Amino acid sequence: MKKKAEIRKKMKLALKTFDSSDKQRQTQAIMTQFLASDLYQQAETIAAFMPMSFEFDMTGLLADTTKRLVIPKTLPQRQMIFTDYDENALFLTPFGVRESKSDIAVTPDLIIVPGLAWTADGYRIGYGGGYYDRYLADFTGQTVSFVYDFQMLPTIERNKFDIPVRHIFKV
Ligand SMILES: Nc1nc2c(c(=O)[nH]1)N(C=O)[C@@H](CNc1ccc(C(=O)N[C@@H](CCC(=O)O)C(=O)O)cc1)CN2
Ligand SMILES: Nc1ncnc2c1ncn2[C@@H]1O[C@H](COP(=O)(O)OP(=O)(O)OP(=O)(O)O)[C@@H](O)[C@H]1O
Repeated sequence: MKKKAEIRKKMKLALKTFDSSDKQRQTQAIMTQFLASDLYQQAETIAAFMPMSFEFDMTGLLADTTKRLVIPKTLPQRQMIFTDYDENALFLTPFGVRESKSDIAVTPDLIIVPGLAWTADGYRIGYGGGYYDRYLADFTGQTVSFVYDFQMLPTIERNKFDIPVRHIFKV
């Protein structure tokens, strides 16, 4: 089993060099599946994330006026809240992701969880901040991840804080 740091490095490179037409094809197939799912249809408030250039791009979802969309906002001590998405009230964090100016925490009923690699049972390697694992520790709603084919791994090293995502969308 490869060490987490090694997998992070390898997956970031794979994402940055992912063929753009294949990326577009997989992104569209996954978004179509998600939009047709009961999970999406039953959710009223959805937590998306503002992607870095190489991450899964779900910004199409942010234009969805039938749902309340919220995005992550990082706080000290590696805490995170979700705040309403307002394209006119964003700022760029030092780590290169846009966050809301608002500090009002909103609890979503479905969270789209970012990451670099996953197993079929939903275990995940993220960027190493532990933000999502901390948040998910007391979250009782639905969780999903959107995963490109090469991001699926047979096994992932686990620690006691790791919380698997409940549903994986992939091609
Ligand atoms: N688009 C997007 N937004 C997201 C996440 C994500 O994965 N993707 N997050 C998912 O968690 C949270 C932010 N995660 C972060 C993870 C690491 C670092 C960071 O500062 N990393 C340092 C190195 C690590 C360290 O200092 O220990 C760095 O990059 O220099 C910042 C934010 C919330 N927003
Ligand atoms: N619920 C928690 N309480 C305290 N510490 C936690 C919790 N969840 C994660 N951590 C700590 O956060 C650090 C990063 O965790 P891990 O390596 O699992 O990150 P990750 O899953 O890649 O990141 P993320 O959740 O941000 O996507 C580890 O030191 C871990 O022990």
